[in-house]
Amino acid sequence: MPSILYSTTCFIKADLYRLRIYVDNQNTLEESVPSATDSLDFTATDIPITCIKPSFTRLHLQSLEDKRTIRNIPETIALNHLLNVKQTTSSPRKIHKSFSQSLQATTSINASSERTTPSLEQSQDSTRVTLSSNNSEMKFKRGQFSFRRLFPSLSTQNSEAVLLVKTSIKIDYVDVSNSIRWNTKTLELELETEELANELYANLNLCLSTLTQRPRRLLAFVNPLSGKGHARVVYDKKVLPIFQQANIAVQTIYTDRANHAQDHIINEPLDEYDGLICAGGDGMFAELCHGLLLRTARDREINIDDRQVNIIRPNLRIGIIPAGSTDAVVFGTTGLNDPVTSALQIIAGESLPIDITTVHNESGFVRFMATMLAYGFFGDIIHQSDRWRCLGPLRYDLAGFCQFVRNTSYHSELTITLSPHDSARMCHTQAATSLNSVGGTSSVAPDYQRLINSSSLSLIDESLKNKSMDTINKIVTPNVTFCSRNCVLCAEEKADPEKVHSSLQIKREGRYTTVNCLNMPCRCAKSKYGMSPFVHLGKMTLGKQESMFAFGIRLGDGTFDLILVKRSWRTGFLRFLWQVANDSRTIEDLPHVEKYRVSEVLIRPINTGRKRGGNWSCDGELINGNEIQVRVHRQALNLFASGIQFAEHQKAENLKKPANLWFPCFRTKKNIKYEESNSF
Ligand SMILES: Nc1ncnc2c1ncn2[C@@H]1O[C@H](COP(=O)(O)OP(=O)(O)OP(=O)(O)O)[C@@H](O)[C@H]1O
Repeated sequence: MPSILYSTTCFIKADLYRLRIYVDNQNTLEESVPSATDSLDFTATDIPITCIKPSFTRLHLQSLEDKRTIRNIPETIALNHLLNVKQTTSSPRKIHKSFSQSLQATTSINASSERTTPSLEQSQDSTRVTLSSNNSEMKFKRGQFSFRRLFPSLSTQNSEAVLLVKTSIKIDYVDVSNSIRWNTKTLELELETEELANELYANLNLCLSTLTQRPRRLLAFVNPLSGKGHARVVYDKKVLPIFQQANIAVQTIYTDRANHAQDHIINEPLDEYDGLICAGGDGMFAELCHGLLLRTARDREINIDDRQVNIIRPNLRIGIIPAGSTDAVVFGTTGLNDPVTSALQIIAGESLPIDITTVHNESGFVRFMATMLAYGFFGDIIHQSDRWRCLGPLRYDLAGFCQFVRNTSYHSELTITLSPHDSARMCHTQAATSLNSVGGTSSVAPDYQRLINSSSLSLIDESLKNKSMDTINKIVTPNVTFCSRNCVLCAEEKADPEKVHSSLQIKREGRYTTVNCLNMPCRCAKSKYGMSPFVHLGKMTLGKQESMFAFGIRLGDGTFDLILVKRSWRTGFLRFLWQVANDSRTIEDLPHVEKYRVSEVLIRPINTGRKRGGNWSCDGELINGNEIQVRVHRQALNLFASGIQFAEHQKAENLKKPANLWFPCFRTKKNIKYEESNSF
């Protein structure tokens, strides 16, 4: 049962509404609304601050009109979606319309008009001079008000003079009716008296002051050259006004060189900020990510060159305003690359802790990786396209085509540390095999059996062999859940001690066209689901997170996906590319593709003869190394993002449209239209 903190009546576009502020004790946003009979005679009072639970407090609007007109008024607004509350004067026309049209009372207001002493005041939102009543006792009954009768001389002679009664409350809020693409909206509430308006204004501001997860001061870096060079316009015209609307102070730095943002974050004081923002693409995000993580490592005196280093999560969160050419991080964390949605998620203080991987070569630390590390095909594309910068974004398609025609593969050896979950699956698979040999029913996937035979198993938990077949069947069920908003899997994965097993190492060796480590699905306009749709980001609900950390449990997925594409004919590789572009959910079913969920991998190219090795790319940047070690760090970075609402996305029309392909010659008009819509 929701607890109602405050209740009053008001007019919205001339319709009478009951407005309630309530705490949703059941923590169910949509279903749980106050019953209509609970508090119609509720006395409005000041809300005790201790009763406000910021995450569960909502505004509820209930129409009290018999004939309900469709006004596009939201039924519920979550407190953390309120941007701003203003108390304003009602314009004479509005007052006249709303107050005269509704109820038909007949009492005259002449008596009260005599007691009123009008005075001149500066209007709150404009420079014009308005006339106000300083008599706070003055009350209007609906249908009794007549502006002309109250001030006959002023109303006719001076059309600019208005009666300043601050009975109007303007609420700017985040419209999440389309839960994928957020927007801002304004609601104007007219209250019957100035006293009631004052009270509502004070109570709403009190509620707003409890939103501690909301940032108040931000430092923003804008790369004016990002994408097609529109980042500055997008930031100045679309994003900055929203921050101003929400009373968030933003210090903006327009970068004038590469690494400007990273150097600033490492060297300048950041104590006064609640978060960092970048307007740009994945390269700008990488700068902020590196700046913040390296600074934290330096402050905590951590040796980042140590391959077994455990990085520490910085206190500040990072928000990304998408304005780049790929925007894979934003696609992976919000579901689309819309600057307004991202700005609103920053303002709402949404939190998404993500896994970050460290990349080391034989000499020490190389980079942090947030999205994808590639050896071979995709690294070669980055290498080639860097030489063709003059061709603009077309260079990626062209380099991709050339690389496809070359169909190069590289001999490599990989030492793979499987995730605890997959280690368990492997161990159980082996346990199941031994059970099968004495007459049990088989639940072993042939692929896993093949893998076991070709692997050097370093550790096998003996106790696992005693598990029942039921448990085994449950565990070997493939993990094919999208990581979405409030992902249960991310919250539970490590919390369940049953699943925290010793890690299992396996070795793979062969000729691979491409070796890819994916820390995020890497959705973008070119890939509908991303190369690895089911990789988890490390998200959990804030409430759960707090309680788990209180018990000292480190949560999150803490794994990434390793996708190996063995050497094949061009048609085989084209099939792989086609699935990456259109539907990669079953990509591991392709005969030459292997996919593992891992916590660490060591990739060692074996260069035989005079042949040159392949290129490495990490988050779109070229890196060097004779061997590369990639190791995941659970929830090492906190982003301002909500995670993807998969159910909503799947409903969305865009999902049904085919995604674009890697090569422009395969594009259809439909695909181009889909790309323009920008949602995944
Ligand atoms: N003023 C600047 N001049 C030149 N380079 C810059 C400047 N500011 C930032 N950079 C660098 O430009 C690189 C690319 O920027 P960014 O990622 O924002 O755009 P993009 O490459 O178009 O987008 P995406 O990475 O999503 O494809 C970054 O690695 C960053 O270090």
